[in-house]
Amino acid sequence: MAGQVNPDLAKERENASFNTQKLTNLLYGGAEKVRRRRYIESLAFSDPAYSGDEDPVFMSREELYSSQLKRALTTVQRVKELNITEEDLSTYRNAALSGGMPGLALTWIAFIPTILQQGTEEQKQKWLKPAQDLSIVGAYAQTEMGHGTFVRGLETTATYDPSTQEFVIHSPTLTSTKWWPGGLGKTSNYATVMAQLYTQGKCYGPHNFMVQIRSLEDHTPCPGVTLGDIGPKMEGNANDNGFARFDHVRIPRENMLMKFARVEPDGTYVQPASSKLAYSNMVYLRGTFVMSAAQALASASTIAVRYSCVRRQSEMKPGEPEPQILDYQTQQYKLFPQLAAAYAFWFAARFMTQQHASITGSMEKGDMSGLAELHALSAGLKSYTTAVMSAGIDVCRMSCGGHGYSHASGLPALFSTGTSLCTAEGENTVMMLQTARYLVKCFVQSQSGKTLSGTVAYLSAVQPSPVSGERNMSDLGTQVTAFQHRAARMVRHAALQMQTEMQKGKSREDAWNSCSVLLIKAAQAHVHSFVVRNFAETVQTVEVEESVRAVLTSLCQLYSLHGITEHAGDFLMDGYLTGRDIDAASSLLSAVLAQLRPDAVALVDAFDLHDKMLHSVLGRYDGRVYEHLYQWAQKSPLNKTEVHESYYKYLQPFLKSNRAKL
Ligand SMILES: CCCCCCCCCCCCCCCCCCCCCC(=O)SCCNC(=O)CCNC(=O)[C@H](O)C(C)(C)COP(=O)(O)OP(=O)(O)OC[C@H]1O[C@@H](n2cnc3c(N)ncnc32)[C@H](O)[C@@H]1OP(=O)(O)O
Ligand SMILES: Cc1cc2nc3c(=O)[nH]c(=O)nc-3n(C[C@H](O)[C@H](O)[C@H](O)COP(=O)(O)OP(=O)(O)OC[C@H]3O[C@@H](n4cnc5c(N)ncnc54)[C@H](O)[C@@H]3O)c2cc1C
Repeated sequence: MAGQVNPDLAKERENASFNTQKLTNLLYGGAEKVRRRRYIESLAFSDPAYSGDEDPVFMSREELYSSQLKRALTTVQRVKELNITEEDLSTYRNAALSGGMPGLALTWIAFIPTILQQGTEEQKQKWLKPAQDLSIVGAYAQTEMGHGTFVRGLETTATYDPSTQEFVIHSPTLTSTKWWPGGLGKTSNYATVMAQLYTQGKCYGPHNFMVQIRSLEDHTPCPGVTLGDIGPKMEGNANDNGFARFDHVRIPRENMLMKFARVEPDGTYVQPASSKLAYSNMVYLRGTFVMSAAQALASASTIAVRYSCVRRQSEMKPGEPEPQILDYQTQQYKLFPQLAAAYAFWFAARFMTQQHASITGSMEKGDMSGLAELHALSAGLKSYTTAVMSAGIDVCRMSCGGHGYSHASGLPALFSTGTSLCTAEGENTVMMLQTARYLVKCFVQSQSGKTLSGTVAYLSAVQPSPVSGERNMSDLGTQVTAFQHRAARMVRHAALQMQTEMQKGKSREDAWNSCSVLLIKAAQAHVHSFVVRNFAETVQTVEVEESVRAVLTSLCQLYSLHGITEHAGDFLMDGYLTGRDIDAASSLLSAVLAQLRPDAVALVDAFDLHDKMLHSVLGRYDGRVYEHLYQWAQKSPLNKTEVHESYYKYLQPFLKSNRAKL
């Protein structure tokens, strides 16, 4: 019946052990913030300018590009009309553009942050306002056809000419063609271009330059610039990821982003405090991916958990009604770890944001001591959370059976969008190796007696020797220590293995490569341990009602026990945990699955993701899946006519000629 909530879902909500709203308040930083967020979202959801477009999955690439561009421009207009503040901006934009990210959005995601991170005060004055008002539209053009990961290997050159006080931007080879930047293909008229800086005959490595690429009058490419779209991708096809080639394009000296490094009018190069400051915008963006990973996994678990309460299948006990599929323990084992990881990553993202603000604050004052840790933490967390998210969304998809494979579920698009975060902004393996590099360095320092601090402090505190005796595996403190022990042992093992390889005569680089699988695993264990510890500390210290703390504690237990049982070998390796401990962890895990079962729907509801953000027939808040599945299928372009034109073109003549032969 219209308007009613599916009775199974309604019952789940009635039976929850805690107040969903209180948990939502905790996630979003307070009741007022939740109210504000909902209000801002409602402005977009109720705006007729954003409704009316058909479902993006039924659109062609060109329709998708145009419709999302139109939407994005509408948001700019509405932001002014509605006086949307800086604080509410991303909430409003996400709600208005939830059907897919247009190329224009890279101005907000990457172009403006690069000006902010890399520009001098003067440069910010010059470009920020036009970029914010969209009188210029920008891309972040770093990756080339031949190099993405290895930034030092980029081939585009920026050669300083002191006679005119200009840089000459040039693409010397085919592989130096800028390839991938979002919004570069058709939308942008400016780009920050990463290029090898040459001055006074010397190369100083990659630096950022502001380059106008299209006419502000008619949008045609500027002289010497060749531009285009790189073609359709797995997802994100509203975005015109593009290519660019530069043929000796001249830009003023002032267009080098000079917050850190500088080139004087006579061509003298002035060193930055660290050459890696040219990468600060990447560090910032990676940090933001942790929250994107949490939100994507929250969306997938919301869809799959709600659907698993609506869906009834098979027979558990002969003669009894078919059970909700969430009552199968195996279904809980698939979904609850994804749900728990979404919470864990949400809290990790919060930590990341605070760390970024605090360390960059110190760096502004000239203290560069936190730079290495910030880089290692953001690279590792980005890599770990996006990898778990990508795999987790697919688990959620498969847990929805056949309907999960349909675009109606929203899960295929969520997966193919989410998985791009494993590659973009630093490929995950490479990022994890950066974290490993930092960990090995810290390990060596701790060996020589240095006390470590921050997220690696435990490396010097944890004893490598096995601890004997019975453990209470349900204790969060015990679990956290076990994770730290595992990480410390693996870091130590990888570092010592490297030393052994070098003692056998290998160069440091060869030893690194031959140990890189160990190194990756050690770095993953480190990040995993950090996420568990941060989750445990959050649930133990946060000010919240006891019923909410209780359910979060179970969720944290689940996240950590799941990690221990899935990686049992790592914990058993040196006898730190025993077979009995692992058995105890497995039994506890089964008990926690059952304990969380009645709260599963309330836990996903607490993410407070509106149906218009989820884009999922299966994940609807009202659970009225079947009638909407039927309605959704009616929109398939193949259903526009009763008999498709291909019948007359191909099938009818074929059938006729076949029949004639009979
Ligand atoms: C609300 C709910 C909703 C529902 C939710 C639904 C949600 C849906 C979810 C989906 C949301 C959709 C959103 C889509 C957004 C897409 C946007 C896409 C944007 C993508 C943009 C891009 O994709 S843009 C290109 C990025 N491209 C890279 O990212 C290159 C990586 N490559 C490097 O980054 C360097 O190449 C690499 C490797 C470091 C080596 O750099 P290198 O060779 O220079 O350095 P070395 O390795 O030699 O290291 C030498 C020493 O430098 C140290 N060091 C290195 N880096 C450092 C640094 N940054 N800071 C400090 N230190 C650093 C290192 O630690 C060493 O330190 P030491 O010597 O002390 O050990
Ligand atoms: C959706 C999307 C949006 C993007 N948007 C932008 C953008 O706006 N601007 C922009 O400039 N770029 C953008 N990119 C490009 C992106 O940043 C790069 O694709 C990414 O940095 C990876 O580089 P690559 O493609 O060269 O991969 P490669 O480095 O060629 O990686 C291929 C494989 O080689 C391995 N590998 C490479 N180096 C090492 C190593 N040192 N050790 C071990 N293994 C290694 C990797 O792990 C990987 O398995 C985007 C990409 C995507 C997918």
